[in-house]
Amino acid sequence: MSDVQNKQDTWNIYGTEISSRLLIGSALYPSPSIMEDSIKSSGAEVVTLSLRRQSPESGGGNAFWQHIKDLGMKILPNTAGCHSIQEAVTLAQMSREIFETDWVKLELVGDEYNLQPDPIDLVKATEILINDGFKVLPYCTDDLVICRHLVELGCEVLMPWGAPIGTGKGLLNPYALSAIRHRFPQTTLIVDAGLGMPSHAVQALELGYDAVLLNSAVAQAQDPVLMAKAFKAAVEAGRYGYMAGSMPEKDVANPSTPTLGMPFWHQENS
Ligand SMILES: CC(=O)[C@@H](O)[C@H](O)COP(=O)(O)O
Repeated sequence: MSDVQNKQDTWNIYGTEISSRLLIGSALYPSPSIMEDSIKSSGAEVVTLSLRRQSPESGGGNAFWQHIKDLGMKILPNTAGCHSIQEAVTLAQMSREIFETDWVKLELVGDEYNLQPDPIDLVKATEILINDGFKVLPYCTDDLVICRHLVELGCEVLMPWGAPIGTGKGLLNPYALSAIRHRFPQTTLIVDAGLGMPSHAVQALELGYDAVLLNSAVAQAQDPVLMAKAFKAAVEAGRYGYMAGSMPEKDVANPSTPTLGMPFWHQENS
């Protein structure tokens, strides 16, 4: 029996072993209790949150942060909403103090239209944070060369986008995501953002990605708790599919039922 069936099929974030291949966000839920139930249903072990977005003025602050800590999950602070290197670095440092973790999902908005990460400042901020002792998980575009720069700086995890945040469009460029997977076989790869339906998560895992991170697809579903369950099943299905290995694709139809042994009357009449 393969590891995946034995449930020993883990992956890691900078050496920390993780089983669930779904990472989940903590924003935009209709209520705190739906958030909690959804996160639990998702089976995720890692939850991400932003100090900036979840400030006291927007319903966040100490009580919210404590609520997240009480879930007993691994916390991945993110720098969502930061537009400059200095802003992102300062927020990462504050998050390290508050959540007692050196992990940071580095988000640096480069353009308001599609919230695309600024590839140049992302690389610069990553370097500063790594030199400051952080374990950086950069949210980046699916650009192979930017990914190479990030890996060369020492990133052991990359989080290329599936589609712009909150769009639910799924994997817009499977070719680019697949090229990153092939180019960096040793790097932990997580498709982050833009997923809308469980089939998108299946596709990411089938490409060999280690995990997916999402927020809107669950938080903004008609039934967030049920959608969380659906994504839990989807990452498992995608991973099984990847591990099983696909059949060779063919251009010409190939009958799956052999004609030999057809009933006598059919052979007579054909
Ligand atoms: C929560 C978070 O970190 C988002 O910035 C993330 O990128 C998820 O994006 P979606 O909301 O599109 O899933």
